[in-house]
Amino acid sequence: MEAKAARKSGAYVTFLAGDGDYWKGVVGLAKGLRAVKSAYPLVVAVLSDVPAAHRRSLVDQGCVVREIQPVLPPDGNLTQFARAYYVVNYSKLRIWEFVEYERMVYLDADIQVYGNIDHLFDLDTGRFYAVKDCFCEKTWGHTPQHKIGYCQQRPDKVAWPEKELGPPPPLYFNAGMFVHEPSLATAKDLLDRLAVTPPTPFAEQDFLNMFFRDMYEPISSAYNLVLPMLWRHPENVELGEVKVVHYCASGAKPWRYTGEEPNMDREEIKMLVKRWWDVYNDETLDYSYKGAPVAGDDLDAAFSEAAGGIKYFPASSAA
Ligand SMILES: O=c1ccn([C@@H]2O[C@H](COP(=O)(O)OP(=O)(O)O)[C@@H](O)[C@H]2O)c(=O)[nH]1
Ligand SMILES: OC[C@H]1O[C@H](O[C@@H]2[C@@H](O)[C@H](O)[C@@H](O)[C@H](O)[C@@H]2O)[C@H](O)[C@@H](O)[C@H]1O
Ligand SMILES: [Mn+2]
Repeated sequence: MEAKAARKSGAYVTFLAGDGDYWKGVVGLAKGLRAVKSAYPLVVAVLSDVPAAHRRSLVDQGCVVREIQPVLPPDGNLTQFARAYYVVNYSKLRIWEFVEYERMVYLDADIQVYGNIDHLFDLDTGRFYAVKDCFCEKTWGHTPQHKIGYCQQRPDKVAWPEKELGPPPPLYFNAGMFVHEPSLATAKDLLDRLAVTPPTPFAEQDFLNMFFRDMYEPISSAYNLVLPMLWRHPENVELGEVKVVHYCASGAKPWRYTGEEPNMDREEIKMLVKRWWDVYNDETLDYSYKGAPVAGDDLDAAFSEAAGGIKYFPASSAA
């Protein structure tokens, strides 16, 4: 199906922090979006600790690199996150300040797109679109739903005990992929609300679920296959229809995959990791492969901006 021309102001956006190897995820994502002929650019929100060499690799792949200020939760016991580094993920909230775009589709750097999803930019405005998460991994061990074996993916399997625990938890989305509308007013509301919200185990994902609870609109898991679904709810997965794969399970990051962690020896996982590498290594998907950069698309100028030459700190980010 021919990709439709891009709306004047839509973009995919991802987030990159630190000097580790997540930049490879961003390069893979940039090439994957090219492989499915997406009509939209990929913006990368980077923290200041992302090295120049990594930023250069992203610019060389046609990414628009924007440096952002970090966002930290209010002082609290910062060690209580499901994974220690989750505290860095609060900085994802800066993407609401990218108001040069009227619509953005956020994708984690450990996500790959295998089918064109540009039509998400045309969804009705005023709703927050994302895919329901799964509560079955042990990272959810701290929650009542995990303790009783309840999961929103299969609410019929273990019924929620309303009498003992009151109403079931509201629908909860995975924050590795979502469709949003940048707005300085929303960005300010997010930061103001965060300032009075104690940190929780799933960091900004918990916070976004609280903030957008009344606007949340679940969309098909084809747009964000959270890998644990393969062994927790295989009946809910039609792999042939999956457009977006989220390599979020422990040991699933393709660029550091060893196959040793639990479930990582599954045939589907091996196939999806190979598929990620096939895109990453495909030179015909390199931005430069199309010959010289598009006229006026000066890589050096773009790089000097990406390297912090032009900092992206709109007035609202005084917080
Ligand atoms: O050291 C890090 C950790 C996280 N991230 C970014 O934060 C996102 C969320 O972290 P991760 O995907 O590891 O969380 P998971 O989805 O596995 O819970 C990543 O995809 C990256 O975009 C990053 O850039 N550097
Ligand atoms: O900072 C919190 C993170 O929480 C989410 O990851 C979790 C969640 O998906 C669990 O359900 C899985 O069990 C777990 O493996 C996975 O790490 C988002 O993917 C990520 O972008 C980020 O928001
Ligand atoms: Mn992720």
